[in-house]
Amino acid sequence: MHLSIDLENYILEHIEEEDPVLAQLNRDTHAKQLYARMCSGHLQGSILTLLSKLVQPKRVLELGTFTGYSALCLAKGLQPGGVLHTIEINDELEDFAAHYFELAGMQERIVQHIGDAATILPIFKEPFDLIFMDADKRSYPEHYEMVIPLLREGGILIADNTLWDEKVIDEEVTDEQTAGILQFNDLVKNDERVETYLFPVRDGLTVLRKKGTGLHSDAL
Ligand SMILES: C[S@@+](CC[C@H](N)C(=O)[O-])C[C@H]1O[C@@H](n2cnc3c(N)ncnc32)[C@H](O)[C@@H]1O
Repeated sequence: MHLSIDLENYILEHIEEEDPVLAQLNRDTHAKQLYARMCSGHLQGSILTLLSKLVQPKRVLELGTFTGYSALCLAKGLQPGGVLHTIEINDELEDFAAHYFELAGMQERIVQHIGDAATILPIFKEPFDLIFMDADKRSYPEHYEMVIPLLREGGILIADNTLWDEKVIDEEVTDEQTAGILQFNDLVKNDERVETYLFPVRDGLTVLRKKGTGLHSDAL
């Protein structure tokens, strides 16, 4: 969602400071990569870190590494011995992200997979506590159906860009990426397996919980 620069600066002044390695990664991404605005950045990255620290995951899965900013934010909440798997289709980004995982001392805890998420996902057999979906938008419905069985009961799935530059409410927009987001938003809303909220943060952040844990009651 569009925030004025003043409001964005006010928020930035009132949240945790950006980690120096993340700040360097953000700058380097903007200096050297095309489509640098895909990088989560500090405003959204802080939310990912906070959610991850609340979940305290042992296993995290990310679809769409790009330069590694969100992976590092999510990895901050890992339990000791925990691991984050991140999938990226563009092999030219592998070394760039790996360099920052090493600078952050996270190289042992972040496992990079290069390839199409739909091809790689079947290798995972153990459940994840936290999943972040941020790969290509037209594949969101397919990716969702593939990852939801991998999310443990009570686990959290976060999906980025679910307001898609406000195109979700523009009836004249008919491209495949918007169609993917619209289908995903309807899918999760009607999926009995999960409870969902769509936060108007940045480009829209869906946060959903898979029902069924004994810890919390799903019935009133
Ligand atoms: C929005 S960017 C990810 C940004 C990153 N998560 C962050 O917040 O800093 C999306 C990334 O997904 C990758 N991608 C697109 N389609 C993919 C697919 N089918 N499988 C794996 N990665 C994909 C793109 O190459 C791109 O780097």
